[in-house]
Amino acid sequence: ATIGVDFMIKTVEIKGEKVKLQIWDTAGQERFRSITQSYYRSANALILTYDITCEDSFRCLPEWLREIEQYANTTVVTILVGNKIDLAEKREVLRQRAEEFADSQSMLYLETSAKESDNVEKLFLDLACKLIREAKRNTLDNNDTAHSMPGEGKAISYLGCCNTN
Ligand SMILES: Nc1nc2c(ncn2[C@@H]2O[C@H](COP(=O)(O)OP(=O)(O)OP(=O)(O)O)[C@@H](O)[C@H]2O)c(=O)[nH]1
Repeated sequence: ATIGVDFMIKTVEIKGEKVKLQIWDTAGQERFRSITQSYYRSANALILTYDITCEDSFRCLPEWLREIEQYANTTVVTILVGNKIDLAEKREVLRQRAEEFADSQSMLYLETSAKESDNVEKLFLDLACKLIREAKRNTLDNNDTAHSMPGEGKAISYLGCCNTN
């Protein structure tokens, strides 16, 4: 189990542009909550991961979304990830149900297997692609609006260049 917060760097390349992602893996356990909450504010993106073989982990998502709403930046990009697809025979949460939930909360959705590295690269590519697009859009918007701060009050849209599924 993660103790507090773990850090790692991953670099991906999108259309010739290198994107360096600094990934903060925050502990899920309640006893670390006061530490992990302080990391939300400066995050550009959040990967919210549940276990497709565990209904309880899916039911906890609204609680995590409340945390995000309370502590994260309003412009944060959020991806919901259903992990452990290598254990398909033990699946408890149907993909469609998770997709509908993600959609209702304006989150991207992806299913992965960390064990078999299935869709993990795609997850980081989709995320980087989305972040580049948001950053470019904010730059353009800010050129138009002299007094706005970078990233301030910008709605997140999931339509556009990145095919996420
Ligand atoms: N079969 C399978 N097991 C996995 C997969 N990903 C993680 N696990 C296992 O699930 C368990 C929990 O994984 P963790 O990475 O510790 O989960 P976590 O939610 O990050 O836990 P915290 O760090 O405490 O927040 C471990 O036994 C992992 O080996 C996966 O894709 N497939």
